[in-house]
Amino acid sequence: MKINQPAHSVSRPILGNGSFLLAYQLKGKHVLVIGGGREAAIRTFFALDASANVTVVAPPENRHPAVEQRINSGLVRVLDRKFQEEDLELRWNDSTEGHAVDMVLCTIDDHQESRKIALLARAKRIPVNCADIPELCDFYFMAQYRNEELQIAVSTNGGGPRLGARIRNAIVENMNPATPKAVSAVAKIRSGIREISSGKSSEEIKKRMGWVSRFCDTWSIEQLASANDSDKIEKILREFESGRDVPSPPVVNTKVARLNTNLPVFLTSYWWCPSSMGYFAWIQTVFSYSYMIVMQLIYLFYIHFKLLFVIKGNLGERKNVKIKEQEDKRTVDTFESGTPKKVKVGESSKTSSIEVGRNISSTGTETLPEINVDRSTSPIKKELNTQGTFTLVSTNEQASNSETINTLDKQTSPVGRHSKGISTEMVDKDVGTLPPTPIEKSTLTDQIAPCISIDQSTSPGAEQLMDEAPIPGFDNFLSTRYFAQPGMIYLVGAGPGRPELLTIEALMLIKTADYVVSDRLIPQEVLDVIDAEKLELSSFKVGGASDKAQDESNQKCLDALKEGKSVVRLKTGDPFVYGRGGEEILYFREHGFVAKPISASNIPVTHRGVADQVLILTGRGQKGAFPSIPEFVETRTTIFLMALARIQPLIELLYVQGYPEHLPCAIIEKGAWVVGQKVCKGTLSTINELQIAQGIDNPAMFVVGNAVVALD
Ligand SMILES: C[C@@]1(CC(=O)O)C2=NC(=C\c3[nH]c(c(CCC(=O)O)c3CC(=O)O)Cc3[nH]c(c(CC(=O)O)c3CCC(=O)O)/C=C3\N/C(=C\2)[C@@H](CCC(=O)O)[C@]3(C)CC(=O)O)/[C@H]1CCC(=O)O
Ligand SMILES: NC(=O)c1ccc[n+]([C@@H]2O[C@H](COP(=O)([O-])OP(=O)(O)OC[C@H]3O[C@@H](n4cnc5c(N)ncnc54)[C@H](O)[C@@H]3O)[C@@H](O)[C@H]2O)c1
Repeated sequence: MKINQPAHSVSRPILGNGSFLLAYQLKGKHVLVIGGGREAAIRTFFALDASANVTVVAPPENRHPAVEQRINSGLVRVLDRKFQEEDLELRWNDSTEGHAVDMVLCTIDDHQESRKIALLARAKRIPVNCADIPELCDFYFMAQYRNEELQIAVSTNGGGPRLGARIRNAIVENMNPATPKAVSAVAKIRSGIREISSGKSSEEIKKRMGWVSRFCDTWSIEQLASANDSDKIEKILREFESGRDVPSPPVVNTKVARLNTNLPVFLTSYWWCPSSMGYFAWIQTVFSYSYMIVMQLIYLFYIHFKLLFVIKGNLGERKNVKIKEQEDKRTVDTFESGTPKKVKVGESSKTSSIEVGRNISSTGTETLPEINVDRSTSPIKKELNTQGTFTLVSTNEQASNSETINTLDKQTSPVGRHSKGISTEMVDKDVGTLPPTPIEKSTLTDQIAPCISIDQSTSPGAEQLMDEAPIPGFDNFLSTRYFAQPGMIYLVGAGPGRPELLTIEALMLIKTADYVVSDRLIPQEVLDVIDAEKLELSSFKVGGASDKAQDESNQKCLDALKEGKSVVRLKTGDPFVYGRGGEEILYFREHGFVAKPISASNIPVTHRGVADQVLILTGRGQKGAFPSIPEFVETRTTIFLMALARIQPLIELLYVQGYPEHLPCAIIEKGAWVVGQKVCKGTLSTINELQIAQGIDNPAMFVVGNAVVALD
């Protein structure tokens, strides 16, 4: 998206009705928070985070635990009662010297009273925010993020605060993680420069402003972050002091250094930092640059050839693509978009269904020999009572130019039953296995639908359901985001052991990976889903030999990764529950590969040597009772479900049972989702503040124990 024109541009349009966004300085000022609920907890935190003096006015009943905690730890002053008009005259420290009320934050659940408070504050010209009356607010809160000196805030101007929070999350998730450190480094350098050159003459101001601007513009975020170290800051300040220009940026972590680093400047930079970077280090860095450039070129060639191949495939020039005909298929044909295609079905009396690529709107009837292809909808599996020739017409210009048409033999068609599935595998003799193309995706439907279909013997009518309509939303799952990527290893849990209980992601990865390593703990029914030629079974894990078997399967996976294959390590149950998933992540990480767990959790709750047991409790028993809290066991991972609402009282109860304050723990919002999941990690003594600061919300689970940090 285009960034707005600068505000000083004459042609910049004035929109009006916006908020006047400020970074308001509250240090030492006196803030009156009225109310003691969740909103009061949030606003009190923000005020304290800005170093304000806070007085809370709220009856003691049902105050939010976070408000209670601030009161108990003496961070805020409290008046244990309802608001009274004279509270607006309160001074901090009750002395005439102390600040009068500088700001009112009203967060009560009594709308009438709230309105009254807002009007009283306004009459006294004290800026006021009323959580329930936007029109009486002098200022709104924003969805916020803070890390070191960096603060990010998003306003929707009252339009949709929840969406504002999502936008904030998206910004933070997409931000370079080195950004907060970069901001801190710049802050230190800037303040150092202002100490060295404190003059107010316009030349001096211009000189230091220009220097700082060039520094911010020419160093990458990682390079700036790497300067966040007192020795390096000292060195940079000396450059300024001695009248030299901004030094050329250092090379950070040569393996991941980005190409936006100014290479020519670096090559001539030896003069600048001989003491910190010896001659050999300099030579080494130059070499690693050359290596990087060569690798980039090789990669570009590789992409170029792959692209050529895919384009050829999609344009229907499939000369070098061999389509294997499976025994279940009668005819395999290609259909050019825009050109009506005559297809013969019913050559044998058994042939009775037609399947066209992925997407079709079934406007045709069984007797009308015309079907419109529309790739924006879902795959067709159309039953035909008729026999003979009929015409297919593409109505979607954006559709890819070819579709694979399969006519299926109903008697042998596996659709709607357990089966190994049919597969149309495209093999290129010259180039090797094809990357997933749109055409392959359509055939994936063939492979996957049979595996997840419902057993007819227990669900009458299931076959009909599968044949007539696609599974609602199922096409979304057939998205390329689940395709196994080269050089990646996926630790896939096979679940309880029946193929229909595999997750869709597990199935997609098994189907698209180049190589699958499994063991004999996986039931044969599940192994049958894997294409035999890419399946490797490691030795049986029996008593005493399990470590050997583990080493063997690790080695096999590693060898395949080194060959650039996409690898699935298929395991029973869940890889993070007694599945050594955590150990494997560390093993592959050590060897320079990323292992992605396909697990219900993102914490290896039974990581060997750290946790040998896991306990799951409710955070809220019947009528809101706490569960009976188990005693502390160093090697246990304890999980409380739905525990966020009363996290602090729960932590207090854990202390009583001997849980140490420094014990790692995490709060996982939307533990059962992947999209929108937030994970906040800390220790028992810090987690409550952290979760409030990071805006963690219900539903959330609370995970306690050393396993939380096993992979950090
Ligand atoms: C940024 C954030 C700061 C904070 O509160 O900390 C914030 N609201 C947040 C969340 C949130 N608020 C509400 C929901 C429930 C869902 C929903 O209703 O949408 C959620 C979502 C949730 O809780 O997840 C309900 C709600 N909000 C307002 C009213 C009154 C009304 O509109 O009449 C009602 C009751 C509506 C009713 O009665 O139906 C009004 C305001 N809320 C604002 C700020 C200001 C506008 C800021 C902007 O538009 O950008 C403004 C105008 C005044 C102010 O509060 O300063 C915080 C971000 C969360 C984060 O950071 O994670
Ligand atoms: N702006 C927002 O983003 C937002 C978000 C959620 C809710 N709200 C609104 O904010 C208000 C507060 O929400 P909450 O979740 O904190 O509510 P809550 O019910 O948890 O807390 C209300 C608090 O106000 C106290 N209170 C009631 N009357 C009082 C008085 N006269 N003097 C002092 N204290 C008094 C109660 O004792 C309680 O501690 C509600 O009106 C709600 O509609 C606003």
